[in-house]
Amino acid sequence: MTRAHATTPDNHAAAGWLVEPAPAKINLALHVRARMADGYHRIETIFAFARDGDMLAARPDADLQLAIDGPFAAGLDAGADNLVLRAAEALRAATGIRAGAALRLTKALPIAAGIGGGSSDAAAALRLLARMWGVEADLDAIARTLGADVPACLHNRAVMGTGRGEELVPLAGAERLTGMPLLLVNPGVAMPTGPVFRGWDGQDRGPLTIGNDPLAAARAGRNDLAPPAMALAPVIARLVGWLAARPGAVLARMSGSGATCFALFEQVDARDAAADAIARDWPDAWRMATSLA
Ligand SMILES: C[C@@](CO)(OP(=O)(O)O)[C@H](O)COP(=O)(O)OP(=O)(O)OC[C@H]1O[C@@H](n2ccc(N)nc2=O)[C@H](O)[C@@H]1O
Ligand SMILES: Nc1ncnc2c1ncn2[C@@H]1O[C@H](COP(=O)(O)OP(=O)(O)O)[C@@H](O)[C@H]1O
Repeated sequence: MTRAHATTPDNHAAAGWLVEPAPAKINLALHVRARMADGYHRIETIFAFARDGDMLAARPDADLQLAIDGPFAAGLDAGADNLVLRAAEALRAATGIRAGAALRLTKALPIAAGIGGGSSDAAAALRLLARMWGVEADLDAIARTLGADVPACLHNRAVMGTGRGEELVPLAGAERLTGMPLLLVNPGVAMPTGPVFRGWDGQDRGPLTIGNDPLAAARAGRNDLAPPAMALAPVIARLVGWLAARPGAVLARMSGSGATCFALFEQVDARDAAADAIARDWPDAWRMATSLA
């Protein structure tokens, strides 16, 4: 896997494009409570967002079309199934607008990686096109039709998710997370979400208890998708153990359905030392040194 490149809006903005960030999503904790009749799972999760991720740019055009560049462009089709185009079509259907757009996605996040790249791209498309086309719509309602974590990605701020993840509950003390140094590491295994949920053992290990300190709540919590993901890819367990042993790490865990793992730090220097050590100890891993939004 290639390493992350910094994506800046400047090159697109200079050419007259509107730009919208699509940051990485992290599940600081994720409790699976039950399997529902439709096959989906009832979860309780703390969503948080990084300051970096993909970048979406748009300008008016007669047609609706997507081009993809960036380090992970090769792994992704730009056809009608792409979540960016699905979001655009959903917004057109909801509003009746027939406007087009030329869209350019700079894909900096690995795909099927537990950090919601596709969901965040879809949310960015809704925000960006509603702005560019000047249409009013219930973006939350549209987001729900695109994926369980697209509503959280629409707001881009730490929040609690319940239900399938799409019922959002304000997170007391969320602002205390802002600016925390964050390191994301993906060992290079694609992890499709459905099979990981299907590997959950069906045992409810209890609720995610939130007070007014989200970091403390996350540390006391779990990611119930980690055991099934680790069964599919044992490298994840080694990576979490490695991250937890970094000096200054206050929380190390897998995000979402994996395989990306994260570590949170109190200090930037400790994060940067861990990022340097990744290059030494995990030379083939993708990494992103960033902070919480
Ligand atoms: C696990 C999480 C945690 O944030 O993230 P990722 O690992 O995908 O980033 C999300 O719940 C993923 O949300 P999202 O990626 O939008 O899921 P969807 O497209 O709606 O569903 C993909 C598949 O995951 C399973 N799924 C998803 C959500 C849920 N609450 N229960 C499920 O069982 C279903 O098998 C579904 O077919
Ligand atoms: N713009 C997009 N970015 C990433 N994946 C996308 C996109 N559009 C559609 N997909 C599909 O959605 C699936 C999940 O992608 P992604 O959001 O990266 O996973 P995760 O939520 O686990 O990080 C992938 O299998 C991919 O083929």
